[in-house]
Amino acid sequence: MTTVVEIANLSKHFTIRKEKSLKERVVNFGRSRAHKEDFWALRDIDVSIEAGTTVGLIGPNGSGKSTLLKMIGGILQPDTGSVSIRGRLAALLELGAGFHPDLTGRENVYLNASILGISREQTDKYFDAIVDFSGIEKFIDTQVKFYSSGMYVRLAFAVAVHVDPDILLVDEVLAVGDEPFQRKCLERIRQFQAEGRTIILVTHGLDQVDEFCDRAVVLENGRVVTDGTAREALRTLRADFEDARQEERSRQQAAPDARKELDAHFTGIALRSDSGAIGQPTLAQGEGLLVAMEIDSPVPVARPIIEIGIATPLGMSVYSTNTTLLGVEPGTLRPTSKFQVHLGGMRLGEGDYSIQVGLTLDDGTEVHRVPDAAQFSVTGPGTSAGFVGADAEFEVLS
Ligand SMILES: Nc1ncnc2c1ncn2[C@@H]1O[C@H](COP(=O)(O)OP(=O)(O)OP(=O)(O)O)[C@@H](O)[C@H]1O
Repeated sequence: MTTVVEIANLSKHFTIRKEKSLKERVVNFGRSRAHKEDFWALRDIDVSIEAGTTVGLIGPNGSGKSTLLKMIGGILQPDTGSVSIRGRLAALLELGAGFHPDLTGRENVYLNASILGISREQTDKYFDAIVDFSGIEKFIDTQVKFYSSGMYVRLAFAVAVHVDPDILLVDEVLAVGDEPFQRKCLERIRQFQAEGRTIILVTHGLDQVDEFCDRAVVLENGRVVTDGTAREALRTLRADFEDARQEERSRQQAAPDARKELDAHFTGIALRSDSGAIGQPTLAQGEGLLVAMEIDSPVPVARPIIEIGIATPLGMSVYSTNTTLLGVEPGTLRPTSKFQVHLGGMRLGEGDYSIQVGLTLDDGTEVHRVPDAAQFSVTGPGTSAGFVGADAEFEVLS
C-alpha cells in the first residue's frame, strides 16, 4: 500500500503569554504584566497514513488534534520532525481559514482554488457545481464577512470537494452546517471513500468515527495513546473519559466535608448465560443473562439505587433499568453487598454488547458508574443486522 501521509517524530510547541495576577505584579513590581510559558502541543508523533483509508483523529479538548491536522495541511511548521505528503491535498480547517473576509464568495472560490493549485479555467468549469453544492447561490456575490458560520462551511466544503483532492482534511467545522448539509457532506465523504481517496477527520462525534473511519488515532496531551481500529480507539477514549471523571470525583471527595457514602463502588461484575457460559459469554438469540454485582461501601448507605444497562460497542444504550423502576428495594449497603439481576426474554440483534452499571443515592447523587463493566456477544443465523432481533418471514405476494 502507498503511504500518502508520513508523520515522523513530529513535535510542536507554543509559547503562551499569561497575564500575571495582581499579587504577582506587586511582587515583581516594575516588570512586565505578562510572563511566558512554553508548552508542547504535540510530542513525538509518528503516524503513517495509507492511500484510500479514512482516519479519525480523536481525543479530549486541547489534546492537539487540530494542531496535528494543521501541520498535515502545512499551515503550521513543526519544531522537530517532519510531515511528507503525496498527492493533492484539500483542507477544511478552522472556520474561515483560507477565505478573505473582504472578498465575495465568488472571489473566494477562485482564490481558494488557486491556492490549491487549480487554474482559473479549471475553476470556471467547476464553479457552477461548487455554488450548487454549497446551496448559497443568493449570497455568492456578498462579502464573506457577512456570512454565517454555516454559510462559510458550505462554501469551503463545496470548494474542497470539487478540486479533485487525493487527500481531504476535515476539522470539526462540519458540525456547524445544518442537518441536511451535514448529511450531504457525509454522503460526499462516502463517495470519496469509494473513489479511493484518503480522508483525515477530526471529530468529537464518536459514532461518526465508527461509521466512517477504518482507523482512529487517539491523542491525549499531545501524544498518541492509541492507534488502531475505530473500536479499539473508542474504547480507550471512553475509558479515559471515565477515569478523568472518577479522578474529578476523588478530588471532590478529598475535600474535608466529603460524604463517606460517596466512596461506595462496584468491585466486581460477573456474567452467566442461561446455558451456563461465563466470562464473556456468547448468547444464542433470545437466551437470558444473569449479571452478578458486588459493591463495597465503607459506611452503611440506605436506599441505594442500582442501575444496569446494555450498550453497543460504541456506548449507545440499547436497554437500561434500575431498582426503582423495577420496584425493588436493595436494602442498606454493607461493607460488601452482593446483588444479581436476570435479564430474560431479550431480543438483541447479533453482535457485541457491554454491560453498564451505576450506583446512585436516593437524593439523585451519582456515586459510581462503570460504562464497560463486562462484555457479551449474541450469535444467530446471520440473517439480520442491527440491535434488535425479529422472526422475519418474507413472502412474495405477486
Ligand atoms: N496558536 C497557538 N498558540 C498557543 N497555543 C495554541 C495555539 N494553537 C493551539 N494551542 C494550544 O495547543 C493545545 C492543542 O490545541 P488543539 O486546538 O490542537 O486541540 P484540539 O485537540 O483540537 O482541541 P479541541 O477538541 O478543543 O478542538 C491547546 O492547549 C491549545 O490551547
